[in-house]
Amino acid sequence: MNRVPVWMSIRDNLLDEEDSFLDDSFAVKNDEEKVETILQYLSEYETPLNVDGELKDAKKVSKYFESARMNYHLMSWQSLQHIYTLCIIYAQPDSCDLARAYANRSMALFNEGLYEESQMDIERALKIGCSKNLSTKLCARRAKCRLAMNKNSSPEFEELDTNELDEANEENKTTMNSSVNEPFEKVDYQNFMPEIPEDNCKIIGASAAVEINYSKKFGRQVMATRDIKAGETLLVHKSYASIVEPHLMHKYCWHCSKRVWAGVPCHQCVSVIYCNEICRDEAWQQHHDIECPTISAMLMANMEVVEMMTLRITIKAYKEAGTIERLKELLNEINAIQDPVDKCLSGNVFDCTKYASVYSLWRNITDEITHALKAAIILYFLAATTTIFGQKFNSFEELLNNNSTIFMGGLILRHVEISHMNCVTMCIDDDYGNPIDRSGILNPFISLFNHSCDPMVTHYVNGDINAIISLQNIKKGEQIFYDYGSLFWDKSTNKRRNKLLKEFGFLCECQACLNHWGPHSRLSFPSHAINSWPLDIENALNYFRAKYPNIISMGLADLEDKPWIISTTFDMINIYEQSISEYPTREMFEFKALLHVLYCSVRC
Ligand SMILES: C[S@@+](CC[C@H](N)C(=O)[O-])C[C@H]1O[C@@H](n2cnc3c(N)ncnc32)[C@H](O)[C@@H]1O
Repeated sequence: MNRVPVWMSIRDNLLDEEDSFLDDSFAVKNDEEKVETILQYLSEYETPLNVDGELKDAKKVSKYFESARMNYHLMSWQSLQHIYTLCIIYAQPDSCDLARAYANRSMALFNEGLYEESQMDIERALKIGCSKNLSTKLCARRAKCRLAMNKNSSPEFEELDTNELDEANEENKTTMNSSVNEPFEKVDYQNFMPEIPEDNCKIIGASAAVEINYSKKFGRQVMATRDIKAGETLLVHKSYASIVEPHLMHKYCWHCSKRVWAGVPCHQCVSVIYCNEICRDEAWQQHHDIECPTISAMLMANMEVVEMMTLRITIKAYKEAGTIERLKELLNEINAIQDPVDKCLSGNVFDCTKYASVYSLWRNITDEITHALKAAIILYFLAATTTIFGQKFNSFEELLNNNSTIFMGGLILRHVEISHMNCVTMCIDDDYGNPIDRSGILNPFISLFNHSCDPMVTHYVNGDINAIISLQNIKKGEQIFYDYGSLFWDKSTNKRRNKLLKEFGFLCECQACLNHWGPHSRLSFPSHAINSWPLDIENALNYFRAKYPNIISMGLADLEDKPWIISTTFDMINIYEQSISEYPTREMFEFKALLHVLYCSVRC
């Protein structure tokens, strides 16, 4: 299948175009003018884009049921679960097909040991309504799920709901006591999510140990208001937006980005899936009511995570304001604020869920033409599939003759550039244990940290919740640096600086770059090994050394060991740092590299 995003082929034509739409004046145009210029090109040279996304489709449902039936004995339970999920996604709401698909998926989930999820699907099928025969089977399966889940605490078959047993037929009753699989152990990544830190009355979700201020050299920056110890939690907060990669949209929740086993579909589109009805309703209320047809069209055009993030920011901004006129007023209010820190506050507080925290984020201006083209295309998809401009638009030309669309086009361009600068990619492991992109997330507070190739904090994400944790002791009044994916122990200074310049458009002035730290220099760092550790640390170290012979294998440590390794490493850093007078040292670099590997290998 051709996966080239639509903007890419249009850009090639645009750059080949001899009538120069892109003369020297392009760079000095404002956002609205840039998008207008691109729209002019599109209206002259390109045909309107297809906006018909995929719809619910009973024929597809039949096809998937048939394929499951034909290959039933050849397919794993997981593959069957996936194929019934497709039936669920394409079935009409409340239809017999939907009830049947939930019922069938409950069987696959049951056999995978996912009893809670199996029960959820059984309830959904029963609520829609099934034949007497199927209901009977489902009630029996539900009783078995309960038995499997309560096996340890109440193994007695008699303790099950007698009504359910009555409903089950004789055959089912006899199989009720037969052995069931052990429940499938889902990894609880919540174990790695630290406690919410003490309240910071200016920054929601942050520890009072941090504040935002401004310097000429770095712009806004995050500072320590007191001494911070290694391992302290500086932030636990939701993302403003979290966007699942297109190829995982049927496996990860479109609202909270968590792995989904018994997902529920959108009532309208076939693009996304949710953990449950709560996530679906919240998403609908917060953004999906508008974005639903636009996302479907964008997927057909192979648009990617940054572009969908752009759409999400635009829709959330619009919904927060209520109307386009009110959104203009809101932006005028923000633009009138001179102080760069006050600019991002809402009612005197930094609140990552509010648009004010996003609007003035740093923009990536490394490729203005592509960004303006993306903005024009996203504007087109939005205007052609929704009525937020009062009507649906069918051509690029119509967009040019409307003040509201041009205003939104300019704002969308800002959001494209904000997304390119601030959207952080989260990974998961594929079936072979290799990291693949799962989603892009935007957390405006995290975006205020400046970069260092020797970062002082690490970022852990579970679903759409972010935690920022200090990797070292930080002194009161010091600036706290995060990493934008460029670490001194991985690459030479030149390579790091070039990467950051190319991706984000700035020349890195972090301590590691200014002092030319790189893999070649790390061995020359002084060493101050501590000869004896407190007994509990010594014991933990002996256990780790025996079980995991090197740093890489510790990164891949068993999940139950990881929290322990992490907390022991933080304890060691805190003891170690009291005994050294210079920075960096070889041990400090090794501690940080280990923590980095450990947190990066907790995939969620
Ligand atoms: C995501 S923003 C960080 C917050 C920003 N300082 C602000 O005022 O919103 C990234 C921008 O901060 C500046 N910056 C971040 N880290 C830097 C570094 N190590 N060296 C120089 N500039 C840096 C660059 O201008 C970069 O484009």
